[in-house]
Amino acid sequence: QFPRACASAPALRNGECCPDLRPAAGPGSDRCGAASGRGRCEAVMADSRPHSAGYPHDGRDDREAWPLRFFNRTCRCAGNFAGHNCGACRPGWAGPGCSQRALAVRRNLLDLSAEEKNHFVQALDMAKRTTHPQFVIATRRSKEILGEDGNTPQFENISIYNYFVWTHYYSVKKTFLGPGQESFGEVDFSHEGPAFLTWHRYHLLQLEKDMQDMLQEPSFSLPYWDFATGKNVCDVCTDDLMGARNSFDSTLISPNSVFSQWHMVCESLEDYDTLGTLCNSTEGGPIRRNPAGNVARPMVQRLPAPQDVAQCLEVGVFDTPPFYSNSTDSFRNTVEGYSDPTGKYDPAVRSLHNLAHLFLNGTGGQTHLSPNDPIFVLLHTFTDAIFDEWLRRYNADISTFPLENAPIGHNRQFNMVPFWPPVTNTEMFVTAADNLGYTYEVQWPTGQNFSISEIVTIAVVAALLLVGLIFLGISCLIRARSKMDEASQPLLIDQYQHYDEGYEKVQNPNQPTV
Ligand SMILES: O=C1C=c2cc(C(=O)O)[nH]c2=CC1=O
Repeated sequence: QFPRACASAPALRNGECCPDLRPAAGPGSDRCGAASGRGRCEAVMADSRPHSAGYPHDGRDDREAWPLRFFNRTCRCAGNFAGHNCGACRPGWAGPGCSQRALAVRRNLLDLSAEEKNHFVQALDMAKRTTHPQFVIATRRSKEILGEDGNTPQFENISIYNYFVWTHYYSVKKTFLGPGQESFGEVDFSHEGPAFLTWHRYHLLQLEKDMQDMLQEPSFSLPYWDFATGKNVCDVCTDDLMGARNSFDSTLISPNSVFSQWHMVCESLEDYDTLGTLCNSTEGGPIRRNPAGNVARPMVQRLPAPQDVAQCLEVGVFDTPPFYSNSTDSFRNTVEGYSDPTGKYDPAVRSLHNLAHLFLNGTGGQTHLSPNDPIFVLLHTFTDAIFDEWLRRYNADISTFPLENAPIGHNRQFNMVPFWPPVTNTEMFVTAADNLGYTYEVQWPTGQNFSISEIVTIAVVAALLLVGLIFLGISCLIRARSKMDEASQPLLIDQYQHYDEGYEKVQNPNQPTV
């Protein structure tokens, strides 16, 4: 959430997070890379438009008007420069002057070569074990951020992958209302509202950039899991990919996968919510996953089908009032999975993204914990690919992304919590290839897409029809032929008779016939 350089008592007291690009030049002499014209330290712009009435606790949560509870000045970078000290490039740009175009191609994980698959798995594992080079996480709310003595900032180092988990947790956590009071849970800065797609898009972009830097491989890209094949099996749950099922405990990952060794962060929700603390970097239990194993809820024992994706892409309006999980005819609520795939809201339905989460039936199905399972990355790249296709088809029509009165965190110009430097929903509402430096290699299903069983049925019916037509043709021919025969038989006799008669007549026309 915050750069390590800003997790200090003076920076927090001044409310200023404008780190030097070249600290060696002397403290404060190259803030935001100003010496090389890369950026300047400026006032933070934070959305102050009203949110919906669903959040009645204004003033009680650090995430309101993000990030003003912590900092009101930050780096504003010029041109294609970006990052907490303007030392990086905007997505889609590379090179020392950030003047070269860059494009990463996100591909289907199953289409990668064995070597590429292994590289991805190893890269995730490295991210799980590598301390984040720039960011640290707060372990206390802003009121207590300087510790009991008022001079000890309450931040911790965290690994690159666990940072990805923590940011998701922080966006969905409850609002602490005070000791002994129940925390308020009807709040979510990244789900059940218009920001769902933009928030998760930035979340992935951050991880991809962190992994590119970690690997020193600017073209590294996150693959996706096409969870809508209609096959109803986790086809990426194999030991060379996300890990097969453990044969001794069906809710665990096989010991042949590195992910069986992964331990979760942010497990102790009840403690954080009663004590008013935050998740820290301490790891706990293993990832749990039991795909299609929720016998109590048969509806979530299946995965979406290709037609579901085709149908949701027909919903042309981005979002609809009340801009929540009960919106109907909303593309966002449909792909998020609270509506049926045609866009009709139905409280009993779980589709697309939500259905894929719930199908995993374990860590990946619990919002506060789900990114601990690395399938989360793949599930969300596919969801983002659907969003990108929608942006392409409908010319990124943002007119129905509300400027105000959306659930808190979901107004169009709100800075997405808890990303740093501040980034609005609008900035992620753009086609990825032209604006964000990545693209997807996907063959989108059309409305006419059929499953294998449907293709077999259609082929059998077509074959029967053809055989029927051939029989009909043959019987018509036979009947026509026999009619011709019937008609020609008496004619011939007649003809002979007449011929004979005629012959006689011709021979002696005046002679009476005998
Ligand atoms: O991690 C998540 C888990 C989810 C469960 C549902 C649901 O519909 O019940 N939705 C989820 C979203 C997540 O992001």
